[in-house]
Amino acid sequence: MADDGMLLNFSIPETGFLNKPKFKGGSWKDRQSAKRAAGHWHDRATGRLNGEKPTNKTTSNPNRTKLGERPKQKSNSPEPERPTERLPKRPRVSGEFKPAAARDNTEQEEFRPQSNPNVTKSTGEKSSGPKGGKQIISSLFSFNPTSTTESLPKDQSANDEHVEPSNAPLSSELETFTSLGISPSLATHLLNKMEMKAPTAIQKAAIAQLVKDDSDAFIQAETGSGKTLAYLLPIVQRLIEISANMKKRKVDEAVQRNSGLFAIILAPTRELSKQIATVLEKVLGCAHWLVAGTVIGGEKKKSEKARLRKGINILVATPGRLADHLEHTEALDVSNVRWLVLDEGDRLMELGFEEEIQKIIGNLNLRLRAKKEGDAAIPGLPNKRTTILCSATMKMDVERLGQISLKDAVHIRADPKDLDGTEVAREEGFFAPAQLKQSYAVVAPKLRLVSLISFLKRAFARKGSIMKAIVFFSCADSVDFHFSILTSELEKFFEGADAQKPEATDEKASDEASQKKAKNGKAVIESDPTKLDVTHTESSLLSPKTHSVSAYRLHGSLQQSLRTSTLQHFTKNKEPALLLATDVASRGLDLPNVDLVIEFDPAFAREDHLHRIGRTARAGRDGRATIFLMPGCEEGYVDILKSDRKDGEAGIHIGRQDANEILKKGLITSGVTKDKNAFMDKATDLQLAVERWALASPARMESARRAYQSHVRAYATHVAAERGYFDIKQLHLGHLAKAFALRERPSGMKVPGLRTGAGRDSAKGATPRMRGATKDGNDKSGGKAEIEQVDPSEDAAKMRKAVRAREKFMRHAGQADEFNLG
Ligand SMILES: Nc1ncnc2c1ncn2[C@@H]1O[C@H](COP(=O)(O)OP(=O)(O)OP(=O)(O)O)[C@@H](O)[C@H]1O
Repeated sequence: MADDGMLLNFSIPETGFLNKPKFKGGSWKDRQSAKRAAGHWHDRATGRLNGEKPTNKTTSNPNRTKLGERPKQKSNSPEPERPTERLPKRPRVSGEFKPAAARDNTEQEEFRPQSNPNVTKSTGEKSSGPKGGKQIISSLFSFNPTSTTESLPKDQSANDEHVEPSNAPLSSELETFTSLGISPSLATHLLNKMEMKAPTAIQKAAIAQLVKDDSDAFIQAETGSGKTLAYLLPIVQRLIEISANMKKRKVDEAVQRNSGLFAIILAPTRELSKQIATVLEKVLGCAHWLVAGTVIGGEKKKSEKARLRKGINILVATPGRLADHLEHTEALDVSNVRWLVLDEGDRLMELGFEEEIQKIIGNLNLRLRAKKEGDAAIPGLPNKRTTILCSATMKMDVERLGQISLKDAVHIRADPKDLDGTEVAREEGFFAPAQLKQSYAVVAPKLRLVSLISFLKRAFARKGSIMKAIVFFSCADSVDFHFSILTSELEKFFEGADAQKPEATDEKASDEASQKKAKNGKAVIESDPTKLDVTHTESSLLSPKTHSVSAYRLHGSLQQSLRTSTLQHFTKNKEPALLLATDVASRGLDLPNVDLVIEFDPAFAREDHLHRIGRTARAGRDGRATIFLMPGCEEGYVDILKSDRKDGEAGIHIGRQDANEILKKGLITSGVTKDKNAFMDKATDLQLAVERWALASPARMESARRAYQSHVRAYATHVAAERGYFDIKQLHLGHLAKAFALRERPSGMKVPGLRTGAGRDSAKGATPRMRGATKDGNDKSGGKAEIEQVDPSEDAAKMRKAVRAREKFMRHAGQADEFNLG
């Protein structure tokens, strides 16, 4: 064609003619897949898939890191690649906050489809993301449920008036151990060696009664009020007197180890038995001729038998093991037993020890009668046996235990007059110590994890303000998962950190990578949630620059020896320390210097709640307790917390905190910031770092999924009376998954060893049942308990029945309130 001199006045665009078409009509999904297909061909045409630099503005900055931004797309990043298209927005809810970092194209819930997010295109390296092709990265601050208690007063625990402690030693000079009938030598020993000057109110009541009277007794008093010494001191005093009498009469030598077994103390767990034995040993420091011993299992029966043969005067035992010895150990002569103590009576019943206790009592009665008919008893030894039942709570099952063990028992409680008038209201029932400052935190499910970390960061920020804290979880898997986060090197997973690189997948390399020498010379061991042998290490996440904070974990799936050594280490640690635990740590344990208890998962029943918070504010010391509740029906539980006193709201102040305050206090550490919402960015960064940390390792992802599933199942098992507050049907499973660092749909989760749930529906009916659990909280198989889950398709009635069956099973199988799931 001849050149006619005409110039065409348009230029060819850089990207060629293949501009992305706009799609209209059809469903959202259709438009989305059409866009994706077009994007694919568009990318091919522009050479992007061949490694050429993208020219399109949308992809020029793929490194948003805050929510709604793209993280730096390093070539070996574990983050799955995301599509570049702007996704359709969900309608904004009026008044909803949009964090600065999220004010571009990806607020609220993003569904990010991609063909296989487990393999990043650039490197082909594996990440541990959800199978099934979808990641849900939702904004932390959008679509959260609103609180129903927002207008109530905030936490005023800091400026609360001083409240007189209700479980402290009595302050009047007239109140001494000797005035109650304790010998001067024992009283001096208590003062000099155990720093105990005066009795507590319950000790005053119990000692006065038990040193002079042989009636059976039921001792009931609040946590941390010194019940252990309330029954130990009178027994030791009586034995000292018998011994002194024998010496005086010169009939015989004083009491010694082979004079016979005079007292048995039964406790529900090995931990508690050991603790009682330790206190007893200390008391016996002034009566060294009396010998104490334990039979609690966990060691060879042969060594226990040998100890029994050598002679023990006061025996601390778990019911199962004692019943066994009574049957099989000839050397165990119980004909001189004149005191039987059943400590933590309600727990003994919950753990299903009724049968063993009946057997033991039957045996003791038989031998006592035989002895009476036979040769003369030790001079001064009472003719009848005194049985003492000891419990902080007065549940139906304690009454039942009373029926089988006590006869014409005296009910021993603290005299209200000794309690400085806090008191009349406390006369009945079971209450928390008056000086304990309680609060509740209303935290939406998505914000739970970041709020917990923030809360702990704040608590441990200043050395000395909180020395020791305990966080309670509903299940062992959740303890493991949170322990591994708190002890991880999370800083590597924040925006811009080098270590967004996926970690070496082979075990040795990853072990080497995670075991580094810290500056202070202490080994920092990033805990692998699947390895149960690491139970304490430094928490770099919680340790401020000025001091280090150690994290510990404790639950029933750990081996007994590990549980014991962990508790010992935590007890002896003089530096700030945090214990993550299930209810295995809630009863009777006397851990020194615990300033703070956090119930991250509320207890399954109010009594358990009181035992948990009773780990702090002991023997007159101060303490704080905070329970995490989710907005909605859970907030109604505050009324139950307040009913801690008879006069309800008027009598008890429970401060309120919300997630925003917790995040601000915990995450904004550098004074004043102009941006009111800076804490949201910080929280988002933290959340994303945890999600990346989890995604970088299959073991962590599995741990997250297990923790999530076990948590949901445990949630379904609150006692019937409180299920209205903890209603599994109201639980937002998707939001909750975020608090377990999960980016996948609950329905798609597959956890080895657990049957696949069907998301929300399955959770409704989730009814775990454990097999192989023993009364000591261990799993017979040595591993973790097996779980049976009710089919999601079962109807509600069937599910409820299954929940009831589980409760019954737990009562009998010895796991009344702990889930060692998965
Ligand atoms: N008279 C006393 N003076 C000072 N401290 C005491 C006194 N009696 C007990 N204590 C201390 O009080 C703490 C709590 O005692 P103990 O464990 O016996 O309480 P408890 O009532 O059994 O609690 P729980 O119901 O939680 O088992 C212990 O640390 C103990 O040493």
